[in-house]
Amino acid sequence: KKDLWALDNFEIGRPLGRGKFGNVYLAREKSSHVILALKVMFKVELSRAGISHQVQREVEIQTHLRHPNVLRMYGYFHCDKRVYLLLEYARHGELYKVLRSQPNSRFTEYHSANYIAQLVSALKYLHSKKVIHRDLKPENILIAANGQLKIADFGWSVWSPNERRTTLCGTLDYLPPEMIEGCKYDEKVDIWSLGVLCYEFVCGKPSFEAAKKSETFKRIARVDIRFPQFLTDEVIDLICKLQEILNLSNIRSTERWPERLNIIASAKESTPVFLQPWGSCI
Ligand SMILES: CC[C@@H](NC(=O)c1cc2[nH]nc(NC(=O)c3ccc(N4CCN(C)CC4)cc3)c2s1)c1ccccc1
Repeated sequence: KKDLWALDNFEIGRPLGRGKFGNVYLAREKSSHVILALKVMFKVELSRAGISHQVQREVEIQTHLRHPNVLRMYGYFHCDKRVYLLLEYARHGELYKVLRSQPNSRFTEYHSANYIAQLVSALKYLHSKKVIHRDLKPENILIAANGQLKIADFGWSVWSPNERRTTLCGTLDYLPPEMIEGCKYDEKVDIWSLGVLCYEFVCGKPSFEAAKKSETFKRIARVDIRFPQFLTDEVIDLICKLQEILNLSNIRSTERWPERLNIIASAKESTPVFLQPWGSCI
């Protein structure tokens, strides 16, 4: 395990992804020929946006995580202008592009069940380490060999419990009420996002999508979720249970937590939730 890496240890390939604060390139380590992804960020942009502490936390968290559905970070190095993160290469790219390329931009329930099960496994691991991802969305999930999902981009992750200090940017779609209302929250925010992801896998759009941010905000706060008729009762039941976890604020106690995860694991056998005529869950 080498501690001090430098740019000339690597041959840089094509750009893999472009983000607000940096780009990711295909790279190969010269002596071992290991293929990886090199994420390059400019220090001045990070400090200008006041997120240098987030990158330090991203490195601190992700370098210590070891799980088949969490993208590995092998290490990092920096020079005067840039920070470089050495990341695992996921050869099938970004989940959201595969999702959008499906007919009606959605997966079958069978396909979705496999993906959700992998994400549950990753979240159980992260939460056992008291890590909250906080930014779970299709853009942050990659697909590696043999259809293995990898949760990536821990730039917004924190140690649980936590109170958000940095202003939110990007889509609100996947955030639970307590995060958009800016109060205390814990790892259950990731389970809320998982519910939105599950909805998006089987419906082709996130649960609370609206034309304007203010509309999305209202729909999230009211948990104003509606289900298309083509969904089975089982997947509706699972999504409702993923969203209700954060709604019944009385279950702050963590001992209910393992039971909740069992619900997710056994969603198939559960009794279908009784739907209101307009299709939302009670
Ligand atoms: C998750 C977002 C984050 N990304 C990473 O950290 C990323 C880490 C990481 N490891 N491997 C990746 N692989 C790819 O990005 C990739 C993309 C397309 C591919 N294909 C195109 C379609 N073709 C049919 C198959 C091959 C294959 C691999 C990425 S992205 C990020 C953050 C900031 C700035 C840019 C990117």
